[in-house]
Order: sequence, then C-alpha cells, then structure tokens
Amino acid sequence: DEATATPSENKDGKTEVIFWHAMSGDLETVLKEIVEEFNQSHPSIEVKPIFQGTYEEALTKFNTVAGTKDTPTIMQTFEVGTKYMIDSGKIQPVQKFIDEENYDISQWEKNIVNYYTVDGKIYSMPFNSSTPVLIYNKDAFKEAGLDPEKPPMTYSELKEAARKLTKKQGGQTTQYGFSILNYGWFFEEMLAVQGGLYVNNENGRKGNATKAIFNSEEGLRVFDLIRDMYKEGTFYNVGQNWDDMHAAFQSKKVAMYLDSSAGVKTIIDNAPFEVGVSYLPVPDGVERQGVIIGGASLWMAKNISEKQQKAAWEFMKYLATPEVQAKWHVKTGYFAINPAAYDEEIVKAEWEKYPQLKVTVDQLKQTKPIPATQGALISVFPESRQKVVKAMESLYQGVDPKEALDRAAAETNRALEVANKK
Ligand SMILES: O=P(O)(O)OC[C@H](O)CO
Repeated sequence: DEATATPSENKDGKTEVIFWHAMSGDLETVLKEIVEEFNQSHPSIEVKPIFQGTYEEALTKFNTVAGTKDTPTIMQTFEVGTKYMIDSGKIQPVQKFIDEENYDISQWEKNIVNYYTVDGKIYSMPFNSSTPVLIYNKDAFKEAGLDPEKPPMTYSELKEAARKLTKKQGGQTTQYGFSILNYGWFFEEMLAVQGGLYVNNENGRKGNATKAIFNSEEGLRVFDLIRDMYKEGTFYNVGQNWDDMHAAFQSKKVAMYLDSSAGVKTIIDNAPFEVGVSYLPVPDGVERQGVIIGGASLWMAKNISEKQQKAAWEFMKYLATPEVQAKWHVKTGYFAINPAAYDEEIVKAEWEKYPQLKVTVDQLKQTKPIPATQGALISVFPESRQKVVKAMESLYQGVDPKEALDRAAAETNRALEVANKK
C-alpha cells in the first residue's frame, strides 16, 4: 500500500513542493535562482530544491522512497528513464493537468513533443533539454594551422584534425586531439545521427522493444572510430567523470571533445582560450539525420495530496514559460522547450555575445523526425547504458569493437527479456 507523503503544508501554511534534482555546479546555482523567483512570486507555495547527485544516483534514491511518505513531490529524471518512470506506477501523468486546463503544448518544441509523447500522452513535464555538441579549443586550432571556423563535420575530418592537434614532448602526449567521455549517451546520439536504431519495434515506439539492434553497421562505425583514434594516439581515454573531462579541456590536455549543450555557458566562461561549439560529426558519406532530445524532465509523484499536485503543476508550468526558458537557456546551454523563448530580449543579446549557445538550437532544428532521432523507449535503458559504457571501456583494453558491441547488445537483450516477462 502506498503511503501519502506528508506534510503537504509547512509551518507557514505554505504548500511544500519537494523537488529532487540532479543539477550540479553552475546549473544548480541557476536552478536555485529560478526556484527563488518562483517562491517569491507564489506566496502560498514553497518549492524546496534538493540535489540528489547524478541522474543515475538520483534515480536510485528515488527507487528506495517512491510510494512511501518520503517520496519527493517532483522528481527530475533523465530522458532515458522515461519508460522506467511510466512503468513504475508511482507517478501522476501531467497529461491530467494538461487536459483539465486545456494547457497548450502546441507551443512546445516539436522534437520535445515527439520524444515525450508515449501512447498519446505526456507523462512528465520537459524542463531541461540538451543536444550533444562538439566542443573545441579555437586557439589550439590556430596553433595547429587549422581553421577555427571550420570544425570537423565528418569522421575523416575529425581524425585529420585530431592528428594535427595532438602534441608530443619527450615521448609524452601533452595535448590529445579528441576525447569522448565513457558515457552511453554519446554512443546513443552518434548512432541516431546516422539513422541507426537502438532497439527493434521502431526504437520501442511502435510496441515493446524485444531486441537491441545498436550493434549494427552504424553502431560499429562509432566503436571503430574510438578504437582507431585511440590506437593512433590522438584520442584521450578520460574515464567516466564529467569533471575530469572538463578539467582536461580547460587545461588543454584535450583540444576537442563531445559534451552536452547544457555545459556550454560554463565551459566558455571558464576556458582560458576561445571555445568553439559545433555539431556531432558523422561518418563519411552518411547523411546527417539529427539528434535525440537529451537532458531530463520533471515527474510528479502519485501518492501526494491534491494540493501538492496542484502546487507542483504550477511550478512546472512556470518553468516552461518563455521568460524562464530564456533565462535557463542563456545561463546554461540547454535549449528552450518553448521556442517563444528565443524572441526574448535576453536571448537576442546573449546570442550576440555567445553565438555558441545557438548551435544546439540549430542542430535540433535540422533534425529529421524519424524513429532514430525520436530516441529509444525502453524500461531497462539505464541498465543498458551501463552495458554500453562497459563496452566502450573495453575498447581501451584492446577488445575488438564488434565483439564489445555484440556483448552489450546481448546483455541488453537479457535485461529486456526479464523486464518484458514482468
Ligand atoms: O547532461 P544533460 O542534462 O544534458 O543530459 C545528458 C543526457 O541526455 C542524460 O541522459
């Protein structure tokens, strides 16, 4: 039986909204500012943001409290947790409020609607959406004789640029050309940009996925790229920690790498050199299909009072307004879930100063609405991602790319089988 989360009102008679999130560093600072502004302008509600670690850590914690009185009112969950959250049965679909109020979502970014619509319903409120981008050191480009306004768009251009950017001193590599964090998201996106599917049944969008199909020609191209560049000595294996990746770039150990657009503003502010931002490179001869929506959305708990649900909904709607999305976009690098945000003065002014912020918006605009870019919908996605990470890491141990990828696919298949039996 589910316990109703208590208390719904704090000692000042305000309705309390406990908001678990995974925004760290500058993102957390901006998020707290936005929450504060909401609380100021909504005297009967108090939103309390609580940082719960990475998306993965936050989800693990949520699992232990979901359905109990300690359940948070709002839970931020990364995009790949979408089906998992729906299947959990612990959440209140926000479609209920959209219907009750005739809340207009036609203004939302269409790729967002495509991503978050499941069986015709919106279950969670999109908030922070990103795309993956190539980040590069423009000064290093100049030093290496490369045109800083012409970032590599294809794998062969990427390899060539990385060769020129790799610097050695006394047998030691002092600057590597390129790096990718060992994070499944980058693989998922590099697969999708080629039109490759992650699972069958049109990425699990047409029916329950039963089989991983990312160990395809498209998937293999990604693994081959990493293996080839690593072997050549132009690729730096940074591990799994975002902070290490950022430090490697800021300290010029790495000249190009993949990041989330979410971090773009912080990267620019902290780099002691000029920062370039560009699209995900594609294999030679492959037509660019676009990117999947990254980032996270906000989920409402089911076992909370109606008053709390209403308060949570107010806050969610506030976050989706053009004003808030405009501020969120320019201070982070997440794109706006509501493109009306781009007409706000603050965006126009910041785009002048930081044209790099606009790359994520343009990349998304050019995305074709196909199952590959809609992204996979599977309950075991977080688990499958770990298998892919393991496979990526095995490449540095010399495991054959095809073998590594097949293993991750087989492990995902087993997880899918268990989940589908439930
Ligand atoms: O770092 P974020 O918020 O852009 O999210 C990246 C991935 O989409 C998380 O699954």
